[in-house]
Amino acid sequence: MKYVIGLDLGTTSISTVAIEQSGKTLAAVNHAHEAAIKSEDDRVAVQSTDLMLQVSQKLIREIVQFVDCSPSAIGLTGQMHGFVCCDASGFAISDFITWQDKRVLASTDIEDETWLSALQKRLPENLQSRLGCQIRPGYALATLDMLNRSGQLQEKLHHISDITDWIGSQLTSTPARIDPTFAASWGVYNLQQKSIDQDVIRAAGLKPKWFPLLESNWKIRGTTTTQIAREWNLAEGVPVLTGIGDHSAAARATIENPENDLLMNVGTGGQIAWCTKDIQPTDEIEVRPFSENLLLNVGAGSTGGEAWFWFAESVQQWFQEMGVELSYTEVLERLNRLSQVPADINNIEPVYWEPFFQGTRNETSRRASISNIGRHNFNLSEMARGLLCGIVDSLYRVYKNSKNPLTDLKRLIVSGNYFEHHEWLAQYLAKRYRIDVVTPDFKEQSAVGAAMLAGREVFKNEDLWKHFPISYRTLAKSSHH
Ligand SMILES: Nc1ncnc2c1ncn2[C@@H]1O[C@H](COP(=O)(O)OP(=O)(O)O)[C@@H](O)[C@H]1O
Ligand SMILES: O=C(CO)[C@@H](O)[C@H](O)COP(=O)(O)O
Repeated sequence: MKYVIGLDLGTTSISTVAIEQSGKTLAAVNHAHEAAIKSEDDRVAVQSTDLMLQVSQKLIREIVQFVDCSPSAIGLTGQMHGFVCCDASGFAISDFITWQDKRVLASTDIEDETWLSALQKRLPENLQSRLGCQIRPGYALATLDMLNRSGQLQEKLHHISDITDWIGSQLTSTPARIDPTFAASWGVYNLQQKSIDQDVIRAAGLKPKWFPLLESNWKIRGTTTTQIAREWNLAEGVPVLTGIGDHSAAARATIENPENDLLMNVGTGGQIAWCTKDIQPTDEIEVRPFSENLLLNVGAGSTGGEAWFWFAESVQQWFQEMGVELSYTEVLERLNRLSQVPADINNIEPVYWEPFFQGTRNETSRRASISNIGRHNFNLSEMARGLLCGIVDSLYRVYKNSKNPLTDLKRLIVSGNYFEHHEWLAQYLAKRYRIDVVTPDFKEQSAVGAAMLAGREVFKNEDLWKHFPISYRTLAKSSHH
């Protein structure tokens, strides 16, 4: 049997999918990796590269054992913006510094200056139009600059790698690579010239040699080594592709009609995205590379599924303060059930949340607010429901407020594990925004996107892999028809 694997190194979990040459999904597995390393400094967000590697190995071993033969290729995807510092042999000399790291917002020795504001002053004025985005907290360019200027980089730093590149280099023992989607998320990809923007890197005061070679078209970056083959239950010489950013992978796997499809993806983070031909970034919307002819407009960095976990943790703490010990899982599952009670069942007014409790990328000091509290809706089910709706509302609002919405919007595609756990939100979205809501008929959309790239490369002669068919499940119909 011939099949490909997609491996997704997410912020919370790692997923793998196995797709047969015929297009059939053989398996899809998702595991929390628990790689986050606790720090006293709230701004630090780092993960253990060892744990990422171990959980990936475990999942791949499991999937290969399940299918009972080695795959024809492995495609990689994962969380964007972050990086690992590596020495010349590709060995990790730092933890994986993630997109959620906010150390660049700390003050320098100069009054009213943060590492980020100092960097922003040094960068070219037309930055947003050349990169499609501004440099935000968590973007590699900013974090690396902060580490450099605060003397935290090691002498032996040779290059930085995104998380898929680091895993890819471990599997194949090959030099570092980066694709356009990761390079864009680092804040170093020039959209107009389709190349790494060396001027931006120099203006920041960083060394261009620290950045990997750009691989524009997700080719095979190397093949599995003898040692990896033995340890990971793989054959020797399995092709491994250059990685693609998780949001871009999900978009490639789920957008079928670029003129009609609006995509809302919610995992740890959340994004609203649609295709466009022109580069018109705003403070709320980034323009990211997508395909040969199209770009992706993306509203990201305001809120996401993480807010739900935060709420469950808070509720658990309230009970603790009242002397009641409940496990986190118990609280989470209870809240999941409570939130599903329809808001209008007793004509109860909804609670409105603006779930920006951690600030947004754009407005880092913004905070959350809850409004419309009356006598009858100040209870946990309405709070929970209001938060879940608030997360999707704030993403949809970015689209609604954009200057270049789709002229022929036909449906909203929802994807990501958030919707797996709160499928009723589709009814809410359909009613509120008068739009049909569909979801792809497969789980782990980012991993599938990576597997599609792998299949395209190794099953070259098969039409199926040139235009991988996407099937959808209708979750809710607009009442507008
Ligand atoms: N047991 C659960 N109950 C409710 N929501 C969950 C549960 N597990 C995951 N989620 C939702 O899914 C999100 C994580 O999605 P996932 O796709 O795994 O993220 P990532 O790709 O960033 O690792 C969480 O932030 C949460 O909103
Ligand atoms: O959103 C997630 C995971 O859910 C991250 O892994 C993303 O990679 C962060 O990127 P954007 O929110 O900027 O798309």
